Amino acid sequence: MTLVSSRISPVRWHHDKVSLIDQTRLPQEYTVVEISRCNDMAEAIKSMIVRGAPAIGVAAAYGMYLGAREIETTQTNVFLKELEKVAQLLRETRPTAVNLFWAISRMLRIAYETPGTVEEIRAILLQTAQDIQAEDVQTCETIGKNGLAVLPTQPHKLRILTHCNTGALATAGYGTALGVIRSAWQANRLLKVFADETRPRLQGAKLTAWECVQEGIPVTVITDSMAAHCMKQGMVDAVIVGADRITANGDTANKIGTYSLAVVSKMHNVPFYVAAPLSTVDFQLATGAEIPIEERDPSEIYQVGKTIISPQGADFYNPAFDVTPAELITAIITERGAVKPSELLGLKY
Ligand SMILES: CSC[C@H]1O[C@H](OP(=O)(O)O)[C@H](O)[C@@H]1O
Repeated sequence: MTLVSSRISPVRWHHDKVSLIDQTRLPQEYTVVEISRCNDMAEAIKSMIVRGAPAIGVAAAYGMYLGAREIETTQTNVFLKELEKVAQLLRETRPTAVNLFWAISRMLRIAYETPGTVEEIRAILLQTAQDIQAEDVQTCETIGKNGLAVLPTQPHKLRILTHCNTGALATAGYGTALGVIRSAWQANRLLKVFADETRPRLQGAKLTAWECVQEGIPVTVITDSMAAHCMKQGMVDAVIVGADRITANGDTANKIGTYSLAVVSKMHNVPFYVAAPLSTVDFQLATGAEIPIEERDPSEIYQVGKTIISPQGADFYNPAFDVTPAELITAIITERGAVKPSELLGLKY
């Protein structure tokens, strides 16, 4: 099945329930999971059926509405107290991507600020989740334009390396870093994409490669350990990655392996860009040292498909993210422009 992958959305409100593309089954199978209860949405975020910082923000927003729908009361104060429990359930799914917390806070705020009956609050919550989703698509398309404007001008057709998946599957549509790559492709400014496979969950090999192939964008999958060699050989003109949480000084938490990519980019004078919406910036944290880093199940390391690749008796360490210090980042590309990390505070609302 060929899709215009830039137009897909991993999360869709459809016939009174949420349809999620099951990203754990791509690229072999394109299957959709239907979610109508908040608990199931929380599980879908935890198990990475839906993943990607902006996408889990959108999923959590709909999760808040699904939870609101399950609260059986007409008393506003009781409703709001129960809604706080829904929010906590969703907050406990994954700790690093601040978009999740940003979306939950926005949904809670609108619930408290909406006068009227419980039914009227429920209606505004659904509308707010839909607004968050629609805004994110627009934001990603703007990030794509802003990124294209700052990419190196030479060579005219660039070879861009990216890490993990930051495309339509990781957002409400179009993508952040992969959105910039899409914009370069559409502007005839891209020769090829190098996609890091991104162990252990292989979002690059599975999801970025799938999005690129669907759209006819030339993509070469490499193992994470090959990136340094490719840059040393002069095969890469720019590196662009996404983010899960950026702090006020520009330090950036992103998929594990991003930090080493930034170090190697610096070593080889390859510009290193982060592309993210402002909903990924946590202005309340001063530096990346404060970012909670998710540790995931060790089986993600020792099990590849059905194959166990390590002996019993070994220990495993599985941090899902690492933090790239601001000084290794050439520019942070947002919907409000591309800035040096030191200028990020100037974008605070
Ligand atoms: C559009 S940024 C997506 C961001 O989220 C990914 O993490 P995960 O796949 O674990 O949700 C990765 O860090 C990407 O850069």
